[in-house]
Amino acid sequence: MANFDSIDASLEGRLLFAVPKKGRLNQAALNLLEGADIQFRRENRLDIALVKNLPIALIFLPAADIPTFVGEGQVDLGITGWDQVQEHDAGVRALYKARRFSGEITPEEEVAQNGKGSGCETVMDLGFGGCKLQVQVPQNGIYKSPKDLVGKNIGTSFVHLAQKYFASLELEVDTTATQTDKAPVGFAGGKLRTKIVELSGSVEAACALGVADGIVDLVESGETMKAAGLKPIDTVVESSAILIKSRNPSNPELVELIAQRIRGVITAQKYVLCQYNIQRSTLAEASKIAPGKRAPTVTTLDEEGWVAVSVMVEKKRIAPIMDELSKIGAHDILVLDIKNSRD
Ligand SMILES: Nc1ncnc2c1ncn2[C@@H]1O[C@H](COP(=O)(O)OP(=O)(O)OP(=O)(O)O)[C@@H](O)[C@H]1O
Ligand SMILES: O=P(O)(O)OC[C@H]1O[C@H](OP(=O)(O)OP(=O)(O)O)[C@H](O)[C@@H]1O
Repeated sequence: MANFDSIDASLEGRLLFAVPKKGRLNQAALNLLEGADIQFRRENRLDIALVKNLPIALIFLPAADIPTFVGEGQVDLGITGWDQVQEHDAGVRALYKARRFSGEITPEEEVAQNGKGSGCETVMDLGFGGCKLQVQVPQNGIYKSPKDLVGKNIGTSFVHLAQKYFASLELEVDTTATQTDKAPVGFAGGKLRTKIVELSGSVEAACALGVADGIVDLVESGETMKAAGLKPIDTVVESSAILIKSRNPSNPELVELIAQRIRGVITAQKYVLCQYNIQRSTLAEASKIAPGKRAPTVTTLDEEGWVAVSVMVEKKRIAPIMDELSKIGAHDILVLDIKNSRD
């Protein structure tokens, strides 16, 4: 059993950084921390790890909870999915709407609260965890468009985004009433006709098991969806992993330092270094093919009329660029991995 008093004391003065404790974002987030030289040792089963070389404590949390901790300012920084931040934001707005309907806050207070947002600020896109939150229905079923699902049962883990999505769909479909504006979305007794069924996992099974007519769930390759006999009919949110910070982090300079280091790691992962030799007369043409991030580095070779060029190239474009460089007379083309970088 952890001693919470001593944990509390050891967190004193440290920047709190939330990291997904499991799931799709966990390993890529750990790789980023390693690349940014954030050194820590996580004790077995403990969800808090003190960083050895910086005044930071890592807090391992489910990706879905990270926007709440960061948004409320208990944690300074976090890695999570954009979808989770949007879900949190929709949840916070639904809560204010409910409070307004119960008379707890005025319409002006609701607008003011919404203006503040969920409290999470995006620092940067991390370039992994790409996926789409999609509305899905049985491949050979009767539902063809999202509007066909109005008034039906929808299974999802993203209840607030699903409520928001179907609330505006109902508004569109409904020519006579604007009930969703009069009642808090998703609130007991509210007027959302579509029933959002909250599921915490294996959402794809819901249609086959008769729990739902359609689902709202994440899709990347589409294999899970296909295997469950489902097809997408709309996209609610496109997502990827992001670094978020709270509105008033405890140590803004340290936040900036971490952001810079992570940016460097991402650039290093995205680019390779391409080196080649070419005749100076062809250099301008070669620079058009591979212009680099800023400009190629050119060094004179110990051979009349020849130069050596070193240039950063996006990893995904390297093969056709090598083909083209070779075609215009580049020789000894080498491609090297970049371990780290800084702008
Ligand atoms: N198939 C996927 N491909 C890429 N990214 C995904 C995929 N599924 C989920 N993600 C991203 O990872 C985040 C966490 O999803 P994940 O399913 O790993 O959650 P989890 O914390 O393991 O929770 P759960 O127990 O609900 O699975 C999602 O919010 C999304 O941003
Ligand atoms: O389009 P695909 O590449 O098949 O990926 C989609 C699946 O990935 C996620 O689940 P995950 O496998 O993380 O597990 P979970 O169902 O427990 O959340 C998501 O909820 C889908 O089920």
